Order: sequence, then structure tokens, then C-alpha cells
Amino acid sequence: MAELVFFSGTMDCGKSTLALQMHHNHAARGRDGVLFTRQDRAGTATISSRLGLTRHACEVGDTTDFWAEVVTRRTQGRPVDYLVADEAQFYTAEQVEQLARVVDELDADVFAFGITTDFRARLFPGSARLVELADRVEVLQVRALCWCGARATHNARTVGGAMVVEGAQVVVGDVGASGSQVGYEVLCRRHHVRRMTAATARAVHAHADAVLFEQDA
Ligand SMILES: Nc1ncnc2c1ncn2[C@@H]1O[C@H](COP(=O)(O)OP(=O)(O)O)[C@@H](O)[C@H]1O
Ligand SMILES: Cc1cn([C@H]2C[C@H](O)[C@@H](COP(=O)(O)O)O2)c(=O)[nH]c1=O
Repeated sequence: MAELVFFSGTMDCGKSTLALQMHHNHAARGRDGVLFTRQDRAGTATISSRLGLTRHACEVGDTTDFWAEVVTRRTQGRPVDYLVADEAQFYTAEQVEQLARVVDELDADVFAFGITTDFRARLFPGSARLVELADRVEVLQVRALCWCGARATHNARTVGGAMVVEGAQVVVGDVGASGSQVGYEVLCRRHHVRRMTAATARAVHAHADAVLFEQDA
């Protein structure tokens, strides 16, 4: 029986890598799959992994209808055994419902990949619907780590290394941004709540060292 599986985690935990690996493994066994993504960092119609793999994919837009995408291909003679759906946090709730219908009524597997929450630790609409509808939610095995060494569970948006909590929900970007660029950093909940990024922690420690030095002098 076909399944809707949501592979979820923070940014930079290996979701796109796993998406391309799963596609490879299924395709290697003769299964027919279609890759989808939305607003990948590497550009339109691309699934990119930080390990260096990239593949062409169909770009999802507001009007994409997954039901129609599968039916059209099947009408043209393609079997379409599975869909890989990357950056699924950016899909609409309706599109996730279409994915569930593809599983239930067209018997195609859907492997969806995405971050669960945004920089304010709020669910993205697409991820919320996936959590509600998926047969399984799989948390990736590779642990992304907070600067303190604890498991990173949250995504922080940063400007010049400092965490920001105002702004649009969707701003495409990457971890490891430098200078005054908008970027992202994965943190444990404790440090996300305290807005303590690696740069902030370094600054706090440097300040504490300077105070101790002055006291000793
Ligand atoms: N230079 C590197 N050497 C080895 N592994 C790396 C390197 N850069 C990134 N990675 C791995 O790639 C993972 C990110 O993979 P990716 O599929 O791009 O993540 P996601 O789609 O979840 O954002 C990192 O967690 C890390 O394990
Ligand atoms: C937290 C957060 C992230 N984004 C964007 C930033 C990236 O372009 C993607 C996540 O990609 P990844 O492959 O999982 O690294 O999402 C965003 O738009 N808003 C946010 O709050």
C-alpha cells in the first residue's frame, strides 16, 4: 500500500540528500518517480544537497495541482510510482491534501521532505498539514547540532550573526551566512528561546572575560 511519509528536521540535517538518495534507490529498482521542489536555495527547479548532489525537479508554484500532475503523466503512459516532494514546508495546505489523495486514490508513494517550523518556531502551513495527514513522520537520524553541542531542534534567522524574530515567514537562505547577510543557524530550544546564537555566545563570553580581567587588574 502506498504511503505519505514526511521526513522532517531542522535546516541542514540532510533532508535533500536523503530525498536524492531515496530517488536513486527507487529508480535503480525500475520504479518511476517525479521530483518536485519549491524555492530551493540553488535556484528554480532544482533539488540541491550540501553534499554536492543536484538534480532537476519540477518547480511547485501556487497553482501546481499534484493530482493533475500525476494523472496527466499516467495518461501519457508513465506509471508514476512515487513522488519526491522537497522543501514541502513551502507547499500550501491544499497541495498537501492533493498529495494525500495521490497516495490514497492513485496508489503512488509520496516522500515529502521539509523543515517543520520557521524562525519563530511556528509551523509552516505545508508542514502543519503534513504532520496532520502523513502516514508517518520520520525525524532524520543525522543530528544537526547547536553551537553548545546539544541536538539542534530549532531554526533561527540571523542578521550579522544575531537572531531576529521579525520578518516574513519565507526568506530563502542558508546556514553559515557571513557579514550583515540574512542567514540561518540551527539551535537547541534552550538557546532559541534565549536568542543565543554562536556569535552572541562568543560576544557574551568575551565580555565576561574582559570584566574578569578588569577585576583582576
Ligand atoms: N563539507 C561537508 N562535509 C561533509 N558533510 C557535509 C558537508 N557539508 C554539509 N554536509 C552534510 O550535509 C548535511 C546537509 O545536507 P542537506 O541535504 O543539504 O540538508 P537539508 O536539506 O536538511 O538542509 C549536513 O548536515 C552535513 O551532514
Ligand atoms: C527557518 C526558515 C527557513 N526558511 C528557508 C531557508 C531555506 O531556503 C529553506 C530551508 O532549506 P533547507 O534545505 O532545509 O536548508 O527555508 C524560510 O524561508 N523561513 C524560515 O523561517
